[in-house]
Amino acid sequence: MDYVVTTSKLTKTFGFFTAVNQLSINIRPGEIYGFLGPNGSGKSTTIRMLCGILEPTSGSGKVLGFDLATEAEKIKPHIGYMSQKFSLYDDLTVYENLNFYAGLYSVPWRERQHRIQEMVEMANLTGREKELAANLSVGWKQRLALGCAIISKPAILFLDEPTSGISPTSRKMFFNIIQRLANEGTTVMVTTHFMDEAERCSSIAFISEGSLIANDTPDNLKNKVIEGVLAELEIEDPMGKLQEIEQLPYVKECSVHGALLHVLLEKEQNLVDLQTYTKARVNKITPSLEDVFIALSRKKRRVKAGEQDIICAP
Ligand SMILES: Nc1ncnc2c1ncn2[C@@H]1O[C@H](COP(=O)(O)OP(=O)(O)OP(=O)(O)O)[C@@H](O)[C@H]1O
Repeated sequence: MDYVVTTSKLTKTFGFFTAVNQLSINIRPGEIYGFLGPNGSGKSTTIRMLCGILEPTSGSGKVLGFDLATEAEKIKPHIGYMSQKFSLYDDLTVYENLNFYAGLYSVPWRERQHRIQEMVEMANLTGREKELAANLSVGWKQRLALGCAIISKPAILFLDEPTSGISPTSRKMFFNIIQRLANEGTTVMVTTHFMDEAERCSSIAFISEGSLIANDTPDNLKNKVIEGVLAELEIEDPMGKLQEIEQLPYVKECSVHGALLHVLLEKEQNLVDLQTYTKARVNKITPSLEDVFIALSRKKRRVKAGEQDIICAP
């Protein structure tokens, strides 16, 4: 298998602080690779190393066959990168922004108008080409920024929390575009805090404190990470009852999900035990990625992660 991205024990330290710790990952062509983890866990630092912007401290890695340590400059022309603070020029129009990035990425003259037109259509900005970027809402700006990032048809696209701060409708629209790009062959690595987006990824890597702690498909993660029977408890004042429920001998974990509690039980029989104890409605449920995320975060806090703790695809 020729991986588009491959890293082995990739590490980045800032002084005495290790931001990315011996990270080994592989990304297949055409994948949407979700990169998840709590704030400050090292996602952006990893992406910046993969884009050739930041030099690794140790370990190794290749993007599109180019070595991160020795060929970083060769990586840049082949990738698209959109950071949280995407760089649009507010005083340029939609068209001018796209034209500027087409020039920056050396899109050949004869293809340029056609590519700009394609990006305008992709971003749903037809008719607004002459509008200043400053006047666009955040959702439109973000789609324009995506257009700028992919105007050169990069083989791989790195998206660092592209959908933070935009409406659910715009988020959905944005992810539909990402899915279309992946279907057409672009490899996408995306960081997100939204579980509905993570659900649409073909693979997920979960990192915490710079270390990889899980890497698999969303379905496999749900099956492997959640050990026990997950139940939804419809109880009054879920926040107030959390600690009491957590201390029941057959309860492994408990967390608040809106107006409900999600309770991880030892075994099937405990559904009745919980119902008898609380006198509330107990429903057995299939774990969501949010449950997986919570379970992984707790696991990381409990166990000092070593190789044996990584939950990975075989
Ligand atoms: N240039 C730097 N110098 C020192 N520390 C840094 C530098 N860049 C990042 N860090 C630290 O490295 C850690 C990882 O940061 P990073 O931005 O990679 O996390 P993240 O997972 O992307 O977080 P978020 O989800 O909040 O964007 C943080 O503690 C951050 O403060």
